[in-house]
Amino acid sequence: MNKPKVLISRRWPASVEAKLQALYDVTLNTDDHPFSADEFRAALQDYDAVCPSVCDSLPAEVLNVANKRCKILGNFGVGYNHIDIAAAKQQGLIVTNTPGVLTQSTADIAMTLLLMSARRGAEGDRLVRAGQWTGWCPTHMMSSDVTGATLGLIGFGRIAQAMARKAHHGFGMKILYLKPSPADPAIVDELQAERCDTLEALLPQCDYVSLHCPGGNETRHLINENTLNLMKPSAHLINTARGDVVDSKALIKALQEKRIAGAGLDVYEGEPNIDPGFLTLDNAALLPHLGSATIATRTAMGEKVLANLRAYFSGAELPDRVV
Ligand SMILES: O=CC(=O)O
Repeated sequence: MNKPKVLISRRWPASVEAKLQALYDVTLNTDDHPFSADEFRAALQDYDAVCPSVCDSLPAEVLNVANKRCKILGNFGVGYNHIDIAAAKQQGLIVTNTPGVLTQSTADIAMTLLLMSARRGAEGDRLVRAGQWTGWCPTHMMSSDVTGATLGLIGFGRIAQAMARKAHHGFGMKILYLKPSPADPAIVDELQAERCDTLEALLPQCDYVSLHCPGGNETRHLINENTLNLMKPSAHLINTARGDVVDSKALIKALQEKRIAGAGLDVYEGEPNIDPGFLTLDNAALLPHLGSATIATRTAMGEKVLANLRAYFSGAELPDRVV
């Protein structure tokens, strides 16, 4: 019997690509270029499984292609707001994702950005590289304390809870969270975490606000001019969730006018095309969507996609089925 035809849209860690190649008739994107809509349409007609990444865009007009061979989209990533899930369902396409394995590495990046923003890490690095450091001085680059400060988490899923543990146990931070329903009493008790019902209740209390909600229509521009105005002028905003949760123009203006103290960002509206307004801000620490980018995590993400493909092609239950 012919092996199933599988396409992966970007390069994956070599060890996972090799495992895929041993099992399936795999096509690699050898030069690792971002696929166009037409390349995805052709892939859906030619392959049994297509494996996109979080950087790809799969709206209804791509998924609704005629003469589809593809039955499963094995997404490399936990977030799936780049795939029109309703259209996928309507087209009978299965979608899987990679939850769990990137929790710690993404929470580590959120904590990294919190520390960089609080302690002016990116700004200090730029100053040293520019040859502008004139020596230690009692009032040079004074910044904000992290230890003992209050951290507000928007969303309280796996990644937010991992960050809350690091912040509370490692840095003695007080934890507030916003979530429609109360969290598991065990974690609330462990972290002495307090739930807020609304952004209006949470934002004015926080020294640091970290975003951990999914992207998409429901959370688009949740952080906007009005909600930014509820934050303390000394507060910092951290985003490792999705760029469109924040209105970029409003955030740039708030940072320019020092209505908040700083921001640490890993994700951007329209990334990788970052609003140029961010690039001139000293009070923004900017990373290129590195949340899950450790060797071990990216390998584990590939293994997760592989586990879902194996389950699908052997008729077993899918471990990480989204739809
Ligand atoms: O952003 C990365 C992911 O959703 O896995």
